[in-house]
Amino acid sequence: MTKPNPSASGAEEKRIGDSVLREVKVEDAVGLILAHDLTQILPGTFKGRLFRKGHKVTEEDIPKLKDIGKEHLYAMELAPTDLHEDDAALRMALALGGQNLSRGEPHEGKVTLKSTITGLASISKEVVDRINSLGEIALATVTSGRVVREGDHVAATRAIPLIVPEAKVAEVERIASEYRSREGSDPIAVKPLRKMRAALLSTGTEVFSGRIQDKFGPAVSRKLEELGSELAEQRFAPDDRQIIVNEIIYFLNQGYDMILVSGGMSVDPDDRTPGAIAAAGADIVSYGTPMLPGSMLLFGYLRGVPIFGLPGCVMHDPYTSFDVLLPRVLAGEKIEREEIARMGYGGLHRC
Ligand SMILES: Nc1nc2c(c(=O)[nH]1)N[C@H]1C(S)=C(S)[C@@H](COP(=O)(O)OP(=O)(O)OC[C@H]3O[C@@H](n4cnc5c(N)ncnc54)[C@H](O)[C@@H]3O)O[C@H]1N2
Ligand code: MOO
Repeated sequence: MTKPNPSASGAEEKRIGDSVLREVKVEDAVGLILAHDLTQILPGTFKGRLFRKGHKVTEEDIPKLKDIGKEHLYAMELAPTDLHEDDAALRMALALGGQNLSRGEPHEGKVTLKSTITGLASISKEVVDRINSLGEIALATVTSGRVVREGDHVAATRAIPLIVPEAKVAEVERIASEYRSREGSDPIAVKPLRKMRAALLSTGTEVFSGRIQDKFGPAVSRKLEELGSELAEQRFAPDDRQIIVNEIIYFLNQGYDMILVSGGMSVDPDDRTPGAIAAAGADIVSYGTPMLPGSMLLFGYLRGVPIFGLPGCVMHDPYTSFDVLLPRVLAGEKIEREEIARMGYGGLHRC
C-alpha cells in the first residue's frame, strides 16, 4: 500500500490512499511544520516528546533531530478521507470513553483515559476485541472488574500508522454507539462504589472464648475502608449453628447493607458457617469459588442483602476471592453463579 516513489525533487514520497508523505532531509527542513510528535528515549531517564506536532523547525533543531536519529522528516498532505494519528486516537477516545473518565490530550498518536474516582473498571471485552481486529488502530485497556483509583490509566487508544483511513475510525464510532444503544452503558467506564455499612460475625470458639485474639475484624475493616465503606458492627459466636443463625438474623434486622461471616468455612466438624447461612434462609449463589486464595468462600443473598462466608485466608491474604467480589457488590452488580464460575481462569494467585 505504501510504496516509496521518488518525487520530482528526488526525495522519497509515500502515498497512502490519497494522502502524501514527502521526505525532507533535516538540513533542508528549516521552516517545515512538523507533521507529528517526535519522541526521544534516554533509557532510565526520559521517554517523551522532544518536538511537538506543529512545531516549526529552526536551524538550532537540526543537531537535536540528528541526535534522536532523524535524517529525514515528513511533509504531510492529508487527504479528506484520511486522519492524522492524533485525530484518529482522539476520535476513538471520544467514542469509547464514558462515566468517570478524563481524557488526556493526544500525544504521539495516543490518547489516554484515566479514572477520576476510586471505582470499578467496567469494560466491554467484546468491543475491545472487535476494535482491535479492525487493524491500523489499537485499543489497550485494564481488565474489567478491576478496582482503579483516581488518576489510574484505564484505557489508551492509538493509531498505528501516521495516517489512518477515516472509515476505520468511523467503524469504531459505529461499534461504540451500537453497544450503547444495546446495553444502555458506555463501552469503557468506571462505576462508582457505594458506601456500605457492613456487619461481621466472627465465628470460632477459640476466638469467642478469648483463647486467641481476633484478627478478622481489623483485616476486613481495612479492606472495606480502602473502598470507602465501613465495618459498622462486629459480633462473635462459638461454633454453634443455631447461635450463628440467630446472629445473622440479628444483623439482617439491623438493616446492614452487607453481612459477613468469618471462619468455619472448611471441612472440619466444627465448621458450621455454610450450614448456618443456608439455615438463616439465604439463597446461596455459590459455596466454593474457583480462585486461590479464597476457594472456600460462600456468596449469597439473604432477602436481597449480600452475604459472604469468609474463609480464613481473607484475614491474612491481601488479594482473595473476597477482594474480587467485594468491589463488584459495592458497584451495585448482581453477582451470578456464571460470573463466579469464570473466576477460575486467571484465578490462581497463591496458596
Ligand atoms: N482438608 C482440608 N483442609 C482445608 C481445606 C479443605 O478444603 N480441606 N480448605 C482450606 C482452606 S482453603 C482454608 S481458607 C482453611 C480455613 O478455612 P476456615 O474458614 O474453615 O477457617 P477456620 O478453620 O475457622 O480457621 C482457620 C485458622 O484461622 C484462625 N482464625 C479463624 N478466625 C479467626 C479470627 N477471627 N481471628 C484470628 N484467627 C482466626 C483459626 O483459629 C485457625 O487457626 O482451611 C483449609 N484447610
Ligand atoms: O478459601 Mo482458602 O481461602 O482458598 O485459602
